[in-house]
Amino acid sequence: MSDINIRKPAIELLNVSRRFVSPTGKSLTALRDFTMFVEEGEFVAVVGPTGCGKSTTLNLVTGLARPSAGEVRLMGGPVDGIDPRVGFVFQTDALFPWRNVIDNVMAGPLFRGKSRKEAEDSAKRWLQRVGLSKFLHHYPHQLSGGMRKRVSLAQTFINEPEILLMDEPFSALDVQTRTVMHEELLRLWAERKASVVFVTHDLEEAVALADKVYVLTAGPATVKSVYTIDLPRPRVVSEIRYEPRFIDYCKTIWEDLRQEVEASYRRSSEAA
Ligand SMILES: Nc1ncnc2c1ncn2[C@@H]1O[C@H](COP(=O)(O)OP(=O)(O)OP(=O)(O)O)[C@@H](O)[C@H]1O
Repeated sequence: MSDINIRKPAIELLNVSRRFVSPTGKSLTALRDFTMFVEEGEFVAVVGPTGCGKSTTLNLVTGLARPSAGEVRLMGGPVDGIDPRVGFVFQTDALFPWRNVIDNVMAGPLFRGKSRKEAEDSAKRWLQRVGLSKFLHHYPHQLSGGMRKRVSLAQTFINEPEILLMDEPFSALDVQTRTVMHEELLRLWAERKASVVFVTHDLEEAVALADKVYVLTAGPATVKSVYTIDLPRPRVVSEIRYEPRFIDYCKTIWEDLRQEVEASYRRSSEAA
């Protein structure tokens, strides 16, 4: 029997709950009985109403937070602190403002014990791939938002993460730059196929990028539904949005998501 279709789970959240104690001493449940599987090489997007618990989910995978109940597993083993196989890209970039572009990108490999020469060569290669060869000696404040995001991608991909966690990485960019970054991300991802969890408020972004879209309920977040996005790859993000099947996916998932967004809005209005 061929094992080609049997992919191992890279990330497993099994019946996870996460509770916090609020500043006023009240207990708040952010995640409840939350189960999610991300297969090796799979691109999963997570959408849900604001404040429902999306970032909390990522924090559990990073090991920065521990579940109050349930289990989180990476590549078949329990999460035990920060894992070097995991890379991140967040909304705000994690560039050192006092270091130039190449030094920012070299920082990861140097930290992981590579020689200066190896780190520099590798950083140059990655910066070339993201189209920034002419900006090696610029400082972050001398770059546009899109260029800084490219540096962030190079800074993350240079470490060849097996698992890539992205929390609204492109939400601060203008629409055109976002589309360019989507294509850039899919191109880089297709080369090594890290297992990705991509959190976003933008349903079209989720459908354009992902193999599966998880819709979360209004907080406490649990999985409401999972959609498999059966659109061919490679995808041209700037064109895919005009395809009928893409539009159908967006309409169907939005119907599902809208109920949760409305529930979340009602609750916050009642609380106000
Ligand atoms: N460290 C913490 N202490 C107390 N409460 C927290 C903490 N972190 C998150 N929360 C609460 O948990 C809930 C979920 O937060 P989380 O940031 O995961 O939501 P989100 O879906 O990522 O939000 P957004 O869509 O606005 O980015 C919120 O009510 C938040 O206030």
